[in-house]
Amino acid sequence: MRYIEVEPSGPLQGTVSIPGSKNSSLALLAAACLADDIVRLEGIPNIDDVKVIARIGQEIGLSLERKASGELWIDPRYIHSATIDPGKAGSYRASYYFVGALLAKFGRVRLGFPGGDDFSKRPIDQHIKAFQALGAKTVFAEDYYEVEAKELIGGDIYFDTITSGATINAMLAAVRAKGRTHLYHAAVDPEVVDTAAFLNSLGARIYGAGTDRIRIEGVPYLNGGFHTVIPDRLIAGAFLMAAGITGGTVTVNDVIPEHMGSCLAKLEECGLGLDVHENSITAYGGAPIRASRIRTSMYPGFATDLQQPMTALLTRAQGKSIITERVYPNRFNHVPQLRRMGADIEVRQESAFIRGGRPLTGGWVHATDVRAGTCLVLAGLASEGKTFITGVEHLERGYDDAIGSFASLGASLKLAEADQDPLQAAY
Ligand SMILES: CC(=O)N[C@H]1[C@@H](OP(=O)(O)OP(=O)(O)OC[C@H]2O[C@@H](n3ccc(=O)[nH]c3=O)[C@H](O)[C@@H]2O)O[C@H](CO)[C@@H](O)[C@@H]1O
Ligand SMILES: C=C(OP(=O)(O)O)C(=O)O
Repeated sequence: MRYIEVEPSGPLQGTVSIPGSKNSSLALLAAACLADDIVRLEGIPNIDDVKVIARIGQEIGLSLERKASGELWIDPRYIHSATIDPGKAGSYRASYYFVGALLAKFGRVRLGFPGGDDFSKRPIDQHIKAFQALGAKTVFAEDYYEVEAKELIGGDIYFDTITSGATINAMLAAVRAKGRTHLYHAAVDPEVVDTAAFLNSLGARIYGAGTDRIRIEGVPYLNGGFHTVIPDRLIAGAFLMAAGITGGTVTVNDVIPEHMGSCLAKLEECGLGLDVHENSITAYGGAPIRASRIRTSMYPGFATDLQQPMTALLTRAQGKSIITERVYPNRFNHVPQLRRMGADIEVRQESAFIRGGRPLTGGWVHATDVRAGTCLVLAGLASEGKTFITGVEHLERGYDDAIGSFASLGASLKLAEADQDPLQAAY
């Protein structure tokens, strides 16, 4: 059983370079299947979700090769199957993008239900609705679903809720559909814009990405090309919060500050000093952390993927904070772990009430998902005594080298291995 051992840290100091966005990378890798020639992607992180895509690729004839420069070369010309092993599809969330990406070329895609972080009900009804609007039929079996369309025909899609996943998936399906598609009530996330920019660079005709109304004119062919993935705004946000929780000074480099507006506004409200430049941000901790009220919402609101590290930060605030989770109302699996460390947090319905200032003590805790992992690392840095975090595989789904990056800022943490489940042994 692997775990991360985190020692209490003094103020973190230094600069960390932010890798490419996990969520954008997963969309771009699927989008590359739509091309008719080799695609080169720069900045794709070497995370476990990407490794699963490479394994799926081996089975369906999609080749992924990482060059010495770090670029990923993707050759979609020899894809021979649109049947994706349910186990692999179910080991990460964004496997659903293979439907949008392969449907036009193959007419039928079969894959397992999406996995990913298991913190809440995570429906795919809006994806299905979008495919149906383009003329597809879906069949659900016990451990897989199949989407079939002899021909995809453009149509009007009105999303019932704002979803980045379904917006991207509908865009993928519509790019090579016949005729014009309109997406209404579309998500405006940077990952949507990045995927559209990439596809347009290959010859797609997508207009309006980044607004809630997207128009796609279907094309019969996409070229190969080159694209650089956007930086991971969620990792960047967590490192800025690390400055706050340790009272240090952290600079995140290679970021797009415009993608982080709501996060930066909250950090300032909580008492962090910020220096924002064209592609770097420095956060200055050290001043007392102020309590805050946060409601997560879809972009450009405060991201649900940042509320876990933010919860850790607010345990250090003076006074009472409230975090209300509006995207995934039950996404509070990190809270029992923080309570185990001494935090005073109560969850009622979709809100966490945090009484800040109680000392945190280390011990064994479990990361139930990728952002819960970051939250516990931050809490561990601010604790008395060592913290041991199991569930490392969740962190590895989303972070290439979280330990190395924190260590480069002066944190003392390492990956370790125990013979038996230490959590079981400790309780
Ligand atoms: C791989 C990936 O990119 N994951 C991100 C993506 O997940 P994911 O693609 O699951 O999230 P969506 O943006 O689609 O979900 C947003 C909201 O829409 C709802 N919904 C979604 C689809 C659907 O068919 N029906 C429906 O009701 C969801 O329950 C949620 O309340 O966006 C989430 C919200 O920013 C992030 O937390 C995840 O990190
Ligand atoms: C929820 C997340 O990921 P996924 O959608 O891949 O489970 C996340 O990145 O926080």
